[in-house]
Amino acid sequence: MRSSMVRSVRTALSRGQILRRDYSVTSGPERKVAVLGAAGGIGQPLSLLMKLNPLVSSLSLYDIAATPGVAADVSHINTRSEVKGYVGEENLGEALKGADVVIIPAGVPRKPGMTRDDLFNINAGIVKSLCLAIAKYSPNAIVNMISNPVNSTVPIAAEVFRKAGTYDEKKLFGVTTLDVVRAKTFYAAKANVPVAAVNVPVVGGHAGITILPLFSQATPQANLPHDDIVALTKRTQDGGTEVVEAKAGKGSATLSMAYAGALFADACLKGLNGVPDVVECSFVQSSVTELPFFASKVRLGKNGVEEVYGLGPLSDFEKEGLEKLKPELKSSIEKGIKFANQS
Ligand SMILES: NC(=O)c1ccc[n+]([C@@H]2O[C@H](COP(=O)([O-])OP(=O)(O)OC[C@H]3O[C@@H](n4cnc5c(N)ncnc54)[C@H](O)[C@@H]3O)[C@@H](O)[C@H]2O)c1
Ligand SMILES: O=C(O)C[C@H](O)C(=O)O
Repeated sequence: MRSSMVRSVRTALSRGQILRRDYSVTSGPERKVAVLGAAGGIGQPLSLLMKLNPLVSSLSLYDIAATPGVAADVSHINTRSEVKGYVGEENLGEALKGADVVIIPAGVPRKPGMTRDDLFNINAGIVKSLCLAIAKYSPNAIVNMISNPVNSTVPIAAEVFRKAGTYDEKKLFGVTTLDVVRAKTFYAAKANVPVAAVNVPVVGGHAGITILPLFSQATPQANLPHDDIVALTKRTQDGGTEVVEAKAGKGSATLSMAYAGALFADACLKGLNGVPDVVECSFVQSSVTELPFFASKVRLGKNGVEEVYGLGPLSDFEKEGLEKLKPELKSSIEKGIKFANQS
């Protein structure tokens, strides 16, 4: 039986019949995902990765320019989702209608020497206008905010939604998955453990010292010397800057971010579809600390956030990091709230 199967596969191969791999199409309910900023450095590979995701049935790609080309290109991939491209503000409503998940990588990236907060003046306005449209056209969607500075853009989104009467704190997420991706990679290399087996929670926010990896909770636990933990923490906090400097004026992380954004959106879709025990770190409305928004582990479900987990036991070094990050994170959150309310 087995040998005849092997024979028929060999025959098919020799005839050149097995040339393609079909992605799964038996993948759950209809789900529409919209990517806003889909023609950008993150937007394009993220659109590709969402096209490969069998949980997506409809993929809506929006940008202020160049989306028809990106959509035409991605749409030729033989996977489940139907792809539509939308360009220009007059088509934003159509792009958003019926979306279950909206991912926002729209906005300018850093150049060497800039902080994420230096992007505020341009990106705050972009995020605000996109969130006004989300409130109008897809008020029930889960929103994944990638645009920087995340520590401020998430509070801006919350205020815009609050003012529009559509705010659901369970459905707004700052995407901090790239910090977790980096912490796992750097830890695995230093601890000499298989990266696929590694888990590291990263809490706080998404800028410099507000990024706090909790290596004391990393698994598998390697009991690394304190100096190594200090160096790993700094590298994780400066991971974005490492890429910005290496790209030397040509933007910031796009490929690793697309991977991280696709992972997080996939987790949101799994949660919506009722898959149990989907847990990711994300910057959400929180009562874990005295700050109104904070990144920590959250359990995702049919309503978005089902549970925000506490920080767990921290090392003295992490406790110190936590106290140090609070003033900066507080002021970035307040800056976002103030912007949304005064403009
Ligand atoms: N959260 C994270 O971990 C993380 C990681 C990397 C980058 N980022 C941030 O993501 C953002 C995008 O980075 P990028 O490298 O893709 O930049 P990019 O310049 O390559 O692409 C941005 C895209 O946004 C589009 N855009 C601008 N205004 C828009 C609007 N009003 N509506 C829709 N689209 C609009 C542009 O046309 C462009 O295609 C930056 O703010 C960057 O700092 C966040
Ligand atoms: O560093 C940046 O400006 C982009 C992003 O926030 C990152 O962490 O790579």
